[in-house]
Amino acid sequence: MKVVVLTGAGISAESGVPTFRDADGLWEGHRVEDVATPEAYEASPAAVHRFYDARRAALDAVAPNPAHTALARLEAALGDGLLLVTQNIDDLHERGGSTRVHHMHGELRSALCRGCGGRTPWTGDLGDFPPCPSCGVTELRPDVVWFGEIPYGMDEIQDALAEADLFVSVGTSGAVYPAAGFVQYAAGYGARTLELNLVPSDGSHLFDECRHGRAGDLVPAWVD
Ligand SMILES: CC(C)NC(=O)[C@H](Cc1c[nH]c2ccccc12)NC(=O)[C@H](CCCC/N=C(/NCCC(=O)O)S[C@H]1O[C@H](COP(=O)(O)OP(=O)(O)OC[C@H]2O[C@@H](n3cnc4c(N)ncnc43)[C@H](O)[C@@H]2O)[C@@H](O)[C@H]1O)NC(=O)OCc1ccccc1
Repeated sequence: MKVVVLTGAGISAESGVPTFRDADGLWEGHRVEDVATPEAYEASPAAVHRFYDARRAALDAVAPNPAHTALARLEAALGDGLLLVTQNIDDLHERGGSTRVHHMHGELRSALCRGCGGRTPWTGDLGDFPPCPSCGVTELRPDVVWFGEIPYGMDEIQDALAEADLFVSVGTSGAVYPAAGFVQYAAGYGARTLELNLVPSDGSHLFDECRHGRAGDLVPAWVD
């Protein structure tokens, strides 16, 4: 059985990580263009670092929830038969026990050097422009994929979608591409498709089956 699971901000909502589009979502405070684009970084690296440094620091105060731990059990059961792809840049899947998590939009706890291209695990701030541990240049940026940038590992994802028997989407509004196009891609290769989300998403009509409710209830019920 080959399964691809895609997760979004909704799977971390019950852990206390704000989602993007919900009323008190992150974007409310900041216009997307102002914080999550290469142009914004060029214009004001300090402002962008403030945004990501705050989100990185907030990770210390949250913990995985039953949806994360259920997907770790699914990984144990399916082994290589599961590809877990997340749009989230938090580390709650790993802290929930998943060992193979494909962060297509990057990770908060990683820094990317614009000088040498090296990646470094990072837990503190980047706003004080620390030197890159490998090349010493003070050009470390958040290792996240901004709007207009190409997501990480699209080839591996597309290969897995093409071979999938089942595609499951958890806690995502289906508003951001290319992730929002995965359901059609997988269905095009014959996969069954299932949406687990609090409310109908922008792409609900594209799924064979939709179950609406909290991920903390729906995912364990589906996995176990
Ligand atoms: C706004 C949108 C229209 N714009 C885009 O999609 C753009 C442009 C674009 C490209 N193709 C298009 C086609 C059409 C239109 C536009 C485009 N896309 C890009 O720029 C992408 C790059 C996009 C990545 C940007 N970076 C992020 N994040 C990292 C940074 C950061 O985090 O700061 S995106 C970011 O926003 C998205 C937020 O969506 P969700 O995670 O779904 O969160 P949201 O709040 O919206 O929804 C939460 C859902 O959960 C539900 N929920 C809430 N609580 C619970 C609960 N308790 N249980 C269950 N569900 C729950 C809610 O009801 C809700 O439905 C995530 O992807 C997240 O990672 N790059 C690219 O296309 O490059 C070229 C390319 C592509 C392919 C191949 C080659 C080249």
